[in-house]
Amino acid sequence: MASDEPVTETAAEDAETYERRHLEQVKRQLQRALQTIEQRLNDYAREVQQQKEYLWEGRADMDHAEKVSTRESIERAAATGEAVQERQRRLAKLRRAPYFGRFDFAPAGGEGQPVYIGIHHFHDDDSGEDVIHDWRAPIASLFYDYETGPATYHAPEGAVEGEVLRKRQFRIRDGEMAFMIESSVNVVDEVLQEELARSSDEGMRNIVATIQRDQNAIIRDADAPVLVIQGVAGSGKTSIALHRIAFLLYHYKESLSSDDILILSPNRVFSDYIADVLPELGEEAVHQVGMEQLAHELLEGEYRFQSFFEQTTALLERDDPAMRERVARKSSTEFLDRLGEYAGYVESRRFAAEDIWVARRYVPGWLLEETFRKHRRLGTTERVRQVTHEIERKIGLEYNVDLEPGERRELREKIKGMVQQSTLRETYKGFFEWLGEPDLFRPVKGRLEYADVFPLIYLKLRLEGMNSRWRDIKHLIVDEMQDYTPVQYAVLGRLFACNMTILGDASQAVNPVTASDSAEIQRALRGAVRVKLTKSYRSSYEITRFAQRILPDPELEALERHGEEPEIIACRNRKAENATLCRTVEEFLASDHNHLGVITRTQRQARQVHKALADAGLEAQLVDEETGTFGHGVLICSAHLAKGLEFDRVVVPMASADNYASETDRHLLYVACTRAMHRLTLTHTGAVTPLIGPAA
Ligand SMILES: Nc1ncnc2c1ncn2[C@@H]1O[C@H](COP(=O)(O)OP(=O)(O)OP(=O)(O)O)[C@@H](O)[C@H]1O
Repeated sequence: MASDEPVTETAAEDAETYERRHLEQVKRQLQRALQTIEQRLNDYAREVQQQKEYLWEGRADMDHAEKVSTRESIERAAATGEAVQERQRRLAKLRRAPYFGRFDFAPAGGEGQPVYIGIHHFHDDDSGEDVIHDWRAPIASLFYDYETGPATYHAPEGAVEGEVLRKRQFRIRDGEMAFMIESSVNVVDEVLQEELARSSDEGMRNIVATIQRDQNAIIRDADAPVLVIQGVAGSGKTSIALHRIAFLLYHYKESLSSDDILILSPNRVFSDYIADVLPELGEEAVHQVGMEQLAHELLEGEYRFQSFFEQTTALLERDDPAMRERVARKSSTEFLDRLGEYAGYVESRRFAAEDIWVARRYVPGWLLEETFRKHRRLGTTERVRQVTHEIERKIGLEYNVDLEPGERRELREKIKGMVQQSTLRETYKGFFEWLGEPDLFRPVKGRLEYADVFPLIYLKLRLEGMNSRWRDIKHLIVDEMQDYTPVQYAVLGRLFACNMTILGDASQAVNPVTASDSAEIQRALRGAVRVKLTKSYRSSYEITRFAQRILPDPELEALERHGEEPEIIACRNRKAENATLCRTVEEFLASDHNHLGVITRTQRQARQVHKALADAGLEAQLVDEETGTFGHGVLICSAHLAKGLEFDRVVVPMASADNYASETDRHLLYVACTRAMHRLTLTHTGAVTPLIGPAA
């Protein structure tokens, strides 16, 4: 029978023997805590049941107050029961993997104490010890930030200085220790290498055990109001943003809940891909919304418009220089500046103020104008009502008279008559006339081009203000920041007066016509702080080097995790190329990899590839704008929709000179190749694309 005495490390035994004994002890402690919880849950269930019976049986004799009080006590017991259940879930998870790291820290002048770090905190009531520390606790930052030697962490009471005496890392699965590493270096490479070499999961996984120092600094930055993260492909931007949410929810637990956080997500398949990270970290999932949905809501469903996906597809598949020019113009900072000027111009002419008489009292035009200006955040009807109300109050104060209902009506009509009425659409159309370029506005059969949607919303915000269900959001996350225009950032800045984490990679703009870089975003959002991540984790060294031949970035650091060289397979004709693709799929199906991505330049090509595989009897999921799940197996998608995703193996078909030719294509090819973790294959007929530069 195992002893319940605390285990202590003896000089005679080796570290691993000690850690195995310690693990068994922690598992016993967790088991006891779980039994206590089970007991408490049974007690709560019994209490709720008894109260319900009491209420039911005694309802005829109870007065109203007594019934209310009994119901309240049932609700209280049920709520406490739910909180206890949540704790039970956390402890059960800990029992499978209690911790992943340990370090011994000696505060200045004190003795070294072991600190174990896990995904959740665990306090053992029997021994009164903090057995496991949450990875987000202030002391846990030592694990990520320091090797052995002098170290400091920031507790709520101030900086704590001392020394890290030893550091160990563990992999514990299903309660068993798979390995332990005694390490003196910062989150040792070996464990990271192991993590990265694994096959992909059903969705994005948490990285708590191997967060790197530069990543940790971003995750724990609780002060920056707007943090703009520019990071190379696979540098962990999305992972970091999600871990940062988990950190902020922990750090500000009294004032921030998951309901206060919103992720602006590029598409539905990406939303699904990242959906499990926060629940894995013990937090509730947060709201996610796409730009189009946000636009629909803000325009109250009054306008029909093209989607971003349709715009990108049209830019890639149609040869229409005029459309390209329209989209490019509306994506420039200069366009935002001119739109801002125009909004000021419309606002200044919106109200033709004049002196008036009401109830034989004089009201000067300047007062009406000033009051009207003050309420620019309200819609027109509400604004007129508010101005009428304030002027009436001022008349009361100045002349000591109360207006009769008829006089009030007359005042309102006069004020309303001063407002230059036109619809939002007319006002927006007027902008292009004001610019002297009416051809820049081209709705098709009443449907707006996507490039017009956010400029229109910007005008609405400036001229009428807006009510949004998201107005109470306290933290906004914007992923794939390069895909949004300065106008979109201006809209976000006005709509969300809250902290933001914005992340992306200018090299991955699948639509360079509309791309923004971190400097432009910093200009559009006041108080923004920029940080950079240059180390790439996703792909093997060989794949990362290969992607650098397509789009070099002198700052990028490829991680030394080696794998097979990417293959470029020349095929005689399309039929032979399809046969090669089918062979690759079959090879993948026989491997222990979980995800194969076949990534094409356009959506039309994705459909062609899907058909070729279907004709060969091979099953694959074709991803389009509506796809809401990231399933496993073979996924076929365009580079646009592959952004943010990753696959064990990627095939890029049609990598020929005529298919990948332009600068836009260069970015698409780069996105496609950087989705691969372990293997990459390109196939082509005719000459291979010249966008792949020479090997270094
Ligand atoms: N510190 C880390 N430890 C383990 N894995 C990591 C770490 N950092 C990143 N990764 C892994 O690298 C991969 C890329 O991460 P992520 O998708 O967050 O990067 P990204 O910068 O958003 O990529 P992209 O812009 O190319 O879509 C993921 O598999 C992630 O788990």
